[in-house]
Amino acid sequence: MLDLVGVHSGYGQIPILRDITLNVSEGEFVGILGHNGMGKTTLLMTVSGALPATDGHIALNGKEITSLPVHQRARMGLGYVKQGRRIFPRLTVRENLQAACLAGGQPLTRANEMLALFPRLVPIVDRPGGVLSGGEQQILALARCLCAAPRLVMLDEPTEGIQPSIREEIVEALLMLRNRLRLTMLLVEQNEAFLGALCSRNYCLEKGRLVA
Ligand SMILES: Nc1ncnc2c1ncn2[C@@H]1O[C@H](COP(=O)(O)OP(=O)(O)OP(=O)(O)O)[C@@H](O)[C@H]1O
Repeated sequence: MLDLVGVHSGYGQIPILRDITLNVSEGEFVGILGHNGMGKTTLLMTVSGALPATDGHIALNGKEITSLPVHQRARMGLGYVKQGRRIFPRLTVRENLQAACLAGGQPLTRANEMLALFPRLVPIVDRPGGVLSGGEQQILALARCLCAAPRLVMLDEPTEGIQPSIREEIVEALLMLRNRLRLTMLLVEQNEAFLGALCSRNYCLEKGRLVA
């Protein structure tokens, strides 16, 4: 479903990713494990189109997307939950979801479908995003991404700053999505146990290179 071949990228003259080749098959959950600063976010930004690949090829469902802008990749089914969740702090949970439906060209009723999928959000649906706990924000960020009906979701460090009990809830939510929606996921994390609970395969990223 997602194929990277010999991808390089970086920031201006600073090379970060070197010769990244990886693939994620449809329905598969694949992890990228790496410590701080190894290039995990850079990798997801490059796949999303926020950062250009300086060499190599990226294909989604067999179609070359290497030069496509972010919004076209998103329209082709690529979802991206950024590190730090980035939810709108002044909008309520419902408004956050509705804004994502509009941005993704989906009917507003899809927000209700997301609430049915994530019951934890129901009692807090009228609360501003900015007052939610880290775990609630992460679940909202995931639900918000799904409003655009992606087929492949990239998650950047979903357990960052989240207590273990909520971490387990996020694992359950992701397993539920795999079973119910047959979603495909590319997860980047520092938490090996979290990836172990979810992913059929893990790659390890070290100093911008995949080492396993
Ligand atoms: N805008 C930028 N300009 C220049 N260098 C950057 C920029 N953003 C990140 N870097 C550098 O790129 C390297 C990889 O950063 P990246 O954020 O991809 O790592 P990461 O594995 O996601 O780390 P973390 O787990 O801390 O989020 C780091 O050395 C970082 O300092």
